[in-house]
Amino acid sequence: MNNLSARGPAIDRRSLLASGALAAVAVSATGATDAVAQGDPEILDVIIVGAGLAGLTAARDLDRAGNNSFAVLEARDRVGGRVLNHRLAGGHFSEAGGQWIGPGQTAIADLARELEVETFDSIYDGRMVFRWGSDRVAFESDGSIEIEAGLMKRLDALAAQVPHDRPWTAPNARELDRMSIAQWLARQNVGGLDLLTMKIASVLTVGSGIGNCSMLYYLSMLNFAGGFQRLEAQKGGAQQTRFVGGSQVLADKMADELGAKVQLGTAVKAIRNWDRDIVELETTKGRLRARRIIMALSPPLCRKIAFAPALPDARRALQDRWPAHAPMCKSAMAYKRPFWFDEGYNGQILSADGPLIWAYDNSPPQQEIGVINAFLRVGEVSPDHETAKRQLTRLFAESLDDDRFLVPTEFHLHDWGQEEWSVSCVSPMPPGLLTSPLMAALDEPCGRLCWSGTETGGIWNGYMDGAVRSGRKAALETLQALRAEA
Ligand SMILES: Cc1cc2nc3c(=O)[nH]c(=O)nc-3n(C[C@H](O)[C@H](O)[C@H](O)COP(=O)(O)OP(=O)(O)OC[C@H]3O[C@@H](n4cnc5c(N)ncnc54)[C@H](O)[C@@H]3O)c2cc1C
Repeated sequence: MNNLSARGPAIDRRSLLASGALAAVAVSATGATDAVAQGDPEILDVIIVGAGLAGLTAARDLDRAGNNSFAVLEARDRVGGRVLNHRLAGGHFSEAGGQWIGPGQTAIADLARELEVETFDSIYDGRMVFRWGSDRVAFESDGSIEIEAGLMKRLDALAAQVPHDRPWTAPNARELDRMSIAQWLARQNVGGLDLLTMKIASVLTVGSGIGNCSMLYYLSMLNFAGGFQRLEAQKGGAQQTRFVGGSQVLADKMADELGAKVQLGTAVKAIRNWDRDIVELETTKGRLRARRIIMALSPPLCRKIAFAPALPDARRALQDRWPAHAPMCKSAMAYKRPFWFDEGYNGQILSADGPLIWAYDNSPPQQEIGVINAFLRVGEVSPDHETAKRQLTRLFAESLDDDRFLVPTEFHLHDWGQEEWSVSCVSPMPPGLLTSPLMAALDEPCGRLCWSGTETGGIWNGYMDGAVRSGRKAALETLQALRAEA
């Protein structure tokens, strides 16, 4: 695994907070500082589990609403969860996790504006290369995704009938949910280049092959995006816009605002009495108590927490069935400058096989250095850092006809499948789950527990935007519940 620098300048302060004694002190919102250490925890209004975008947004909203009796508990020694910046030389960044936003993602765009984080568009105009086996072809791209016009029309028309927040109410919902994307495409006689494009799009968008994801789920995504191009493309789509400083800067800025309320290195191991007025949390740093808990993490990660009493059957079954595998691996290759633009290339390579799925330009906005990021096929790319670097530089050099690719200044590799606290990038919902009665348990509160995290976003779920929406909703519902009790 590579040498990741996860945090900005505040890392020293936050590392200090993560260091045990101070973390126990930090929970106090009102000044009774060492209560946790003495085994007599102060009762907070709210504890938020998880300092990803959802948890931090929820915390920020509580704070802005005037409530300062809360803490955010984060298992890792950094904030951001599935957003993570690789720090490159010269103070540049490249994202190992979530990075783009696009039209319609208003919640995350608003958050960026509030935090004064600027955005810029990806560069996608130019020649790109498509490769399969030892063959390759270069073609001009404008950032849209080419599939046969009739197929796109059929997908968009079907998606328009699938309400993203209630996909199970769509006409033929059960039939579409029983079917994988692959089965639907086969019924439409889709083959050749269109099938290849759909296979690659599926891996990148839903994080799995077309055989593993429900067609109804994919249609619900097309529905919230507003059509195929809006979901899959760069130009005018969900892969269009980036954040200056890398996406983790959003999480870092929120954490900086929240200061000592965010406790790093504090994994929640058990939650007791969630059905009573005061809930007790056992963490790796001691016990805490609160009136309300916001669970800002993905459903399968909740399985690591021991709940007493046990969660309702439907919630447990949902957590068990929720996709929990993260076969996504991303790399960043840095160069002195983005020389590929000189030759008219946009830096993109799409590959039907081998270690590479999709390489794309990820240079900083002023292009002081050149960066090519890539999504990789786990299992095909060597887990050894140096071997993987050689594999990829050769591939880039061969695909774009330029030996300068062989000598990068830096290389980072990040395999999300190796992460303890992120079991999936996005959720490739398997056929049958979306129309099962278990889905009602996704955001149905259990006693004092409010379920949050991008999976509960309602729109753009699976995306950073969904995470922000889910955090806002959880904060609002929790504040309302506290007020009702007062
Ligand atoms: C490779 C990759 C590429 C992506 N690309 C994009 C993209 O381009 N655009 C986009 O919009 N989205 C993208 N996403 C998805 C996006 O990053 C996520 O949807 C979003 O960041 C999820 O935020 P969250 O707060 O809901 O969950 P998370 O980020 O998963 O946060 C949950 C937090 O809870 C913590 N936690 C877990 N268990 C415990 C515990 N027991 N105790 C305490 N803390 C715990 C975790 O450490 C984590 O920090 C991508 C994701 C990946 C991995």
